Amino acid sequence: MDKFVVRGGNPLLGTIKVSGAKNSALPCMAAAILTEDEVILENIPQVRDIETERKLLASMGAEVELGYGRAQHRTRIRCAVLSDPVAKYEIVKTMRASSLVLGPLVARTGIARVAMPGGCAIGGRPIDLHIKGLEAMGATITQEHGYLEARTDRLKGAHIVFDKITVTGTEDLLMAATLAEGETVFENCAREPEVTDLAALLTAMGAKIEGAGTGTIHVQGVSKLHGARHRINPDRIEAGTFLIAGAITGGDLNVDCCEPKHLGAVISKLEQCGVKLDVGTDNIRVRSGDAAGLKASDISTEEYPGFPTDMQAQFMALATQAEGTTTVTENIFENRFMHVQELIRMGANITVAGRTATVRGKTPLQSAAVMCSDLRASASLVLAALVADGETILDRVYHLDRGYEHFEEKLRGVGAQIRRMGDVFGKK
Ligand SMILES: CC(=O)N[C@H]1[C@@H](OP(=O)(O)OP(=O)(O)OC[C@H]2O[C@@H](n3ccc(=O)[nH]c3=O)[C@H](O)[C@@H]2O)O[C@H](CO)[C@@H](O)[C@@H]1O
Ligand SMILES: C=C(OP(=O)(O)O)C(=O)O
Repeated sequence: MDKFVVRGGNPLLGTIKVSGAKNSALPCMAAAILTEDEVILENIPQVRDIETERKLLASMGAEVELGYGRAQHRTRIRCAVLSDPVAKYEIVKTMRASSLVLGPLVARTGIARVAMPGGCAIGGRPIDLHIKGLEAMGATITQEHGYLEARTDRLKGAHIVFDKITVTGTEDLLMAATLAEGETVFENCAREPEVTDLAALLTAMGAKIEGAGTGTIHVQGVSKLHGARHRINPDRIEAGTFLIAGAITGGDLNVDCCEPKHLGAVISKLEQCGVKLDVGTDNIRVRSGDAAGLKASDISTEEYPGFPTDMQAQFMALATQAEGTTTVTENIFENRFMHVQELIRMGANITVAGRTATVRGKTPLQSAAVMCSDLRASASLVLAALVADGETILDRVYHLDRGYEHFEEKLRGVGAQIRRMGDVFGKK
């Protein structure tokens, strides 16, 4: 099992490039199920979840080529025949986003069997809203031996009000609605840029969608979709993680190839913490110069455009280095504080009561052996290790490999002392 060894103390200097967003790429790959034609996606990140999705689609009979010719970040998918419309547990268990194939599969083939995703480190993560929505569109759903089976002759348009805002729930049902008969109106939708990115691909495939990126989406179903080519948005969470890496190390870092418009809440919070940012059209320069100037500022996670839950753990690492008391309230997932105990092992002063963590700073961090528990918790521990005194060893970095492309190589390129020990990702 791979580990990272990180020696703290270096300010990060130079330019670091942001990859495509895994959370856009995953639904866009699933959208290829909706057509017999070829879908070409550009700016696909080379991360483990994308390889898992490739396996998932291939196991159903799709032809999927990840990176071809010299275009390492391009993917070609053709779902001409879906001989086995089943998402098997062996694949689903390693990636929560597998539930994204449920809607497109039942819409295209009239039948889908998808293994129920289990709970994960950050919370229970039910998919009841996906099921409820598909039932409202006329699908019959049964559950047996850990699998959901959805069947329909053809989905029908419906009026669906989400009880709770759900990102992949909005994406899953949006895909299903594109091939349904008649109009579907969704209310209380997720407004995340990843939903808008997916809607742009679906529109390029011939879908009739209005309102993506707002709380209400209208879809006029069509009988067939065609192939398309689409470029995936930059990863706003990777970009935010690098901004914090620059700020926490007192560096001068140009975070390039990002979309600052998607980072409003993160930018404004970092500025409230005293971080100096120069925001360009597709880059942000973080110029802290002196990490000693960081001040505490509270965060509370919310759906987009609020402060993202996927940046909470990384922000907590920064809060350990800010002067004063920071409260961090996690409103989206019930158990997303797994990084706290590990940060405490490194010398942080953090207490947790219910959904709120209180961080008292600034505390010097020391190296330790720590354990990654989920994707963003892993990033938080790397950030802490970059300013810790001595050599930190992070175990279970396979969590991080799910969603960050060549993380250690990118950080090394701007002066971090970080190396991987164990089997090299992708060569096992
Ligand atoms: C692949 C992907 O895009 N993952 C992102 C997506 O996850 P994901 O789409 O799984 O997260 P959701 O937006 O669905 O979850 C939000 C909340 O709704 C609850 N819920 C969700 C669905 C449902 O059927 N029933 C239900 O109760 C969840 O338990 C959670 O408390 O959005 C999250 C919230 O921004 C991010 O942290 C994840 O990185
Ligand atoms: C929680 C995340 O991903 P997933 O929904 O795939 O678990 C994430 O990207 O931070």
